[in-house]
Amino acid sequence: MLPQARRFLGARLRVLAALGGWSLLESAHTFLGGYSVAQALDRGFLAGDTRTGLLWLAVAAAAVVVGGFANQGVFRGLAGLVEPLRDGLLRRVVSASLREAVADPARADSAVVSRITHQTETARDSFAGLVLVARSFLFTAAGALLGLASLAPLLLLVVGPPLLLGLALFLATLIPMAARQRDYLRADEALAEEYGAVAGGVRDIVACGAEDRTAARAAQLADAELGAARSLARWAAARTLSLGVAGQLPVLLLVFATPWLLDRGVTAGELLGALTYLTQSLLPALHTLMTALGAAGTRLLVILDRLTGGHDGPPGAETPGPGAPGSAKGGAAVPRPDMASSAAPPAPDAVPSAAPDAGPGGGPEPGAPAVELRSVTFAYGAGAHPVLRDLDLTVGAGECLAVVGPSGIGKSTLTGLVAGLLTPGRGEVRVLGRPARAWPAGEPARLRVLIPQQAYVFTGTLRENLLYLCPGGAPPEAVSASAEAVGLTGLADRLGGLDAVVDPAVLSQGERQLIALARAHLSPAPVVLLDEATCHLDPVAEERAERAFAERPGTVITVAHRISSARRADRVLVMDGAHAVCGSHDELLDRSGLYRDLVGHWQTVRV
Ligand SMILES: Nc1ncnc2c1ncn2[C@@H]1O[C@H](COP(=O)(O)OP(=O)(O)OP(=O)(O)O)[C@@H](O)[C@H]1O
Repeated sequence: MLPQARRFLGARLRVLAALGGWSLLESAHTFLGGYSVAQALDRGFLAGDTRTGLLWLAVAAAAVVVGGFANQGVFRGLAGLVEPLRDGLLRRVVSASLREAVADPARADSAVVSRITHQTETARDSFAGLVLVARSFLFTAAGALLGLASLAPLLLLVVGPPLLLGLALFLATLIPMAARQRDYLRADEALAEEYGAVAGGVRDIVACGAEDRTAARAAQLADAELGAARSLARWAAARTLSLGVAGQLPVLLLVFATPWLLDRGVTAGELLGALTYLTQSLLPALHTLMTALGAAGTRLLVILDRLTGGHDGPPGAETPGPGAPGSAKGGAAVPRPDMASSAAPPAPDAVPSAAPDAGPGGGPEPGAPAVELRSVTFAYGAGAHPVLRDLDLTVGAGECLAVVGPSGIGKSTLTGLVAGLLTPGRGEVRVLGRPARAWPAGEPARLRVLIPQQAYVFTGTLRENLLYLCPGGAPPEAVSASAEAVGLTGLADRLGGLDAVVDPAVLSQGERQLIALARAHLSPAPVVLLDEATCHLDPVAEERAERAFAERPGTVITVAHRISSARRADRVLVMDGAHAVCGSHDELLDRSGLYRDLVGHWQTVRV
């Protein structure tokens, strides 16, 4: 870090020289401030010469104007120092992040956002503040001490020791404060990275029932950041003590020592001049120095250390997040493996079957229907018209139910309720004998799979996509069998096999649906909900996929897109808003006018 700082400053000697020149002027302003007040009193007002007193006060006033002028110059010089620092840091961080991203595209480092925005800006501001106050303190202290010495050297004996003691105390707090600052930044980055992961993976989190776990993890990181901030604040309080010793104690000592100083020939004007130096120049300069060095200084050290890669690895190496989510083309987010393993379903052998209970308080109820709705009423808002009203439905284990009805009647809402994504306003939805929303976090994912119309495919190999709902893995034969069953093999061959990387952006909607269907087929969930999940497949491909699910052990509820789907199902649920009718295809042709209309429409358009 030091050689880099030397190089940086060495390349800007002219800027430094200009800053030094303006600062000398500031020093003269400090010197004149106390000195002219002392002269105004001793030679002017106390000696009965008001004109001289006023003249010296005019000198003090002129010194203030000179000080303001000098300040202006300092700010101009400062920009020439801090802007190149920020630009250099930004270049460095962006280059390093791009290099990492090109080398390992899967490892998206979302903490880089914090570095590019928050941290480089903080570094620039901290550096500017630091240069400003460190320089100001040095030149102000030089001017004030020179002034005290020229007024009466005895004054230095009273003011010097507490000043030095306070400065020493302050220096002792710098290292612990830097450590606390580092802790704080780490906590901040970890939190930023977690929020990035959560934002990119909201759909996965909800689909896997991992909301509680995700919220708990985010809360834990937020607490860690809070703890780090508190610890930093405690050290800031310790620093205030050193400010008291260095800044306030000299004033008190000066007041106490006044009789002693007067006995030794120090005049009233010199005492007032000394007080002016202390209260008008040294104390404010000390205060800003300590605030800046203690906060901005330590912050700058830590940030520079991190931005320039001087910490335990290159930027980003500390929080590698092997699966940090990256937004895949096509809008799908890649889930973090740790998130997936916690939230997605466990290994197939851990999947509850309909028979034995999985344990106290969890698992399906033996012999219970796969899905049961009891007088379910649901509306999308307190005053909204209910989409479902007093709906009763029982779907047995292993049954295949097709759901049909006009557009907007509530078919997707029904699948959302069964999946536990929606809560009924009245009534109850039970899956495998237990309330759909009452399963412990993570459980729903291993009980049911919901495939919506917009199939979800992420950048990764085809195999990773298929295994997404089997975090415990599945034998290669099972993966191939599911791919074959739903008719994915042709696409897999075209893509280069199951281990070929899939780019969702170049797949057709039907191809994406085939991948999602194979994933659901492979999943261990005993209840599968297909919400128009085959709508982009041609009729032959759709029939093949639906037959694959009919042969798969478990229950299937399909929101049907074509008459053929309804014909193949064991039963059909016709939704018409006021009441729903359930029965076989032939029964419904007799009993339901709406069903007859729908069948007639489907046959007319020949979809
Ligand atoms: N998130 C929501 N907020 C408010 N209203 C909603 C929401 N989702 C759906 N709806 C409304 O609820 C009703 C049922 O919608 P739903 O998507 O369940 O119907 P659908 O039968 O699946 O329709 P389609 O066949 O067109 O997909 C519609 O009137 C719809 O506008």
